[in-house]
Amino acid sequence: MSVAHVVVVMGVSGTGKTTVGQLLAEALDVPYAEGDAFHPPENIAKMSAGTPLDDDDRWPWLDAVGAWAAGRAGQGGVVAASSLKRSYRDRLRAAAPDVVFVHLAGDRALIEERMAARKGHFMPTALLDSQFATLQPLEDDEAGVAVEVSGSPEEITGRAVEALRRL
Ligand SMILES: Nc1ncnc2c1ncn2[C@@H]1O[C@H](COP(=O)(O)OP(=O)(O)O)[C@@H](O)[C@H]1O
Ligand SMILES: O=C(O)[C@H](O)[C@@H](O)[C@H](O)[C@H](O)COP(=O)(O)O
Repeated sequence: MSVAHVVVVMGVSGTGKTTVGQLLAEALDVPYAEGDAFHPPENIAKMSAGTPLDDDDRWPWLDAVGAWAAGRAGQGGVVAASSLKRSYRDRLRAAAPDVVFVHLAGDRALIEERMAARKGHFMPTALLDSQFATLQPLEDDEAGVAVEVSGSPEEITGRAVEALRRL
């Protein structure tokens, strides 16, 4: 992969997308965008109230993420966006064909522990079951890599950089 590609850091809530996404953007020297900032306020209200989003809630959000990625085409960027289903990633690729995905994947107990320790975030830990139930990992024909989330953010970022280099 060249740094001109846009990297979408995907995975369930609490898996480290924001933390690793920011470090990855620094390592690649490209801009970072926070996917949560693209949610319409109704989506944030819904998740805050403990109700999972459905597909119709997610399309406008994915279109906003896709528009950002399309705007960075040829220049590179990193955006953190859960992109849980294949159809969501297809939607992003339709907007920005050269995106590559980094799936931050890990043990549910570890992710729940990190999510529970996180302060000042709207997403309730109770939604983690639905996040895992919705998750469809990358398929063989999708440009991207899976990276394991044990260890420090710096270690995970290093793994992601290495895996992307081999793409
Ligand atoms: N490798 C890590 N080791 C320990 N804590 C982490 C690690 N990565 C993320 N965290 C913490 O776990 C919580 C969830 O991480 P975050 O980046 O917000 O995940 P996401 O964006 O996927 O929801 C945050 O409080 C973050 O500081
Ligand atoms: O599609 C979704 O259900 C949301 O995008 C969700 O996956 C995301 O995780 C939340 O926006 C919480 O944000 P964090 O992932 O940063 O916890």
